[in-house]
Amino acid sequence: MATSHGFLADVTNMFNDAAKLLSLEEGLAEKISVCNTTLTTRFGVRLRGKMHTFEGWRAVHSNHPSPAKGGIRYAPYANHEEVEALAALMSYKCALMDLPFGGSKGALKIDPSAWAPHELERITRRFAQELARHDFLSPSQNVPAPDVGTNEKTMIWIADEYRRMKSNDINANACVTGKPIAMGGIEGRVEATGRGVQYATQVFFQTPEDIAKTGLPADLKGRTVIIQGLGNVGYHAAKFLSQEDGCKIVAVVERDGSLRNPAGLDIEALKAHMLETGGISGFSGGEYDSGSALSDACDILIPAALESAIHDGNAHEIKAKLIVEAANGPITYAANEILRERGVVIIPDLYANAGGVTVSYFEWVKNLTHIPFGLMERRRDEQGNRMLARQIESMTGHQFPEGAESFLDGAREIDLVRSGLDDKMRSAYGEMSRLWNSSDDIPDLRTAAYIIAVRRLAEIYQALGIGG
Ligand SMILES: NC(=O)c1ccc[n+]([C@@H]2O[C@H](COP(=O)([O-])OP(=O)(O)OC[C@H]3O[C@@H](n4cnc5c(N)ncnc54)[C@H](O)[C@@H]3O)[C@@H](O)[C@H]2O)c1
Repeated sequence: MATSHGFLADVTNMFNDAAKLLSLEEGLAEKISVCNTTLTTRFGVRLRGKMHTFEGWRAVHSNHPSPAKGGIRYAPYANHEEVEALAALMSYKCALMDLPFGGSKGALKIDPSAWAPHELERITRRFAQELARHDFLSPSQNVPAPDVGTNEKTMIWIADEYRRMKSNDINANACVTGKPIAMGGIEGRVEATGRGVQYATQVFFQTPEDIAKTGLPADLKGRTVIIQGLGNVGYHAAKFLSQEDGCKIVAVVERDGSLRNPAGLDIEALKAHMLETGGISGFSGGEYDSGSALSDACDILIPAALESAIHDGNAHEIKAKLIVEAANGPITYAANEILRERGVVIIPDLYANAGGVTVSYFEWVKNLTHIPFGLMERRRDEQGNRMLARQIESMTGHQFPEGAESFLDGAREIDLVRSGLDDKMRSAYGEMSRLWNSSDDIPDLRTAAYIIAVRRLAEIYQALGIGG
């Protein structure tokens, strides 16, 4: 299994490659790249008749702007360095997507499958108390979301614990995103990261100068795809790309091996099999083996599991022409160089998996305004005009031309979320692509993404008087 060894150094190296192309004042690049604060907490929970000690972290890479935003991961391999690397990626991601958040990430060193739901609830509530007690959880300072090993349930336990602790905070529910709909969540958050991966892939295939660099046909329909990790992100990306864009998912790589089907795997059926059996082996709709299909022939490779999956030991063997980084940090710095030299185009994590935090932003705004999107829609009917369009405008910065709002008549919350996400993904891609194509000094989309992010962060630090 990939480890997080060197992950933080890889993120810093990628940052430095971009920062050196900008003329930043001395010391500012370092200030931006280092992690501000990391809380380490160890707490006890009495379970199964004995006291168990759990170790967790919450890193705030940057709290300019505030709140800091980023997921919480439950994994047995979680560690301090990994959390800081992931928090740094969150700062750059939010800056690239022009979201008003700093970057944060948290983790608990735990195998969630080893505990029953009621036990996980008690552990999570204790973790939430520790985070809140140290100001690493609050709607205005630090807002977690789901990541590997956590989900809507984890988020609502955290929100509920926080509400009990801060019963006079009317915005308490906005202390986490990714909540169930009935508890202040937003339609489309569960699918959002995979949906964003789909939109990122679509817009890439609609950009002729970029698609030309891969040598792939300009049509997304019929492209062969390999997905690593059929969890929340990988499953939704695979589902949407196969069902809506006509891609063929020719292989899935999971922790227990690989499944191949040259005619395309039935993703819904495979996911149902995984939920029932806990793995991909024994699925009748494909050929299983215990090895890895990561370097099989395909057009598009989507790593959606863990960091450092593609490293200098296997980067030479990758046959895909395009890699869409659905996971955070799935390609090491060394592998990135090898792939770039081999002409493989990479849509970087900062951008490709930003759908989750973008829709989290919509949820946070919805919680803070206390106005459900549907109510906005009715107000438009009563008061005349543009209420719904204004809400999208304020969320995304998109300006509707006069008259364009009429297509949103009768829009449901999910439509609003998807169109807002699509808009954000398109505008960020346009910026990255234009920059990449504007200069030979910018070797790839990743460097372009980092340049945009670092520039924005530098502006914030300079405006604050920190550096310049
Ligand atoms: N959930 C989100 O909204 C979100 C947002 C942005 C980025 N991400 C990133 O996407 C990645 C996946 O997150 P997720 O939320 O889908 O997690 P998840 O836990 O739902 O899914 C991870 C999947 O990867 C599989 N996996 C684990 N080890 C593997 C291995 N060695 N080889 C192949 N497969 C393996 C697991 O079995 C699981 O199916 C992570 O890097 C995460 O940080 C997630």
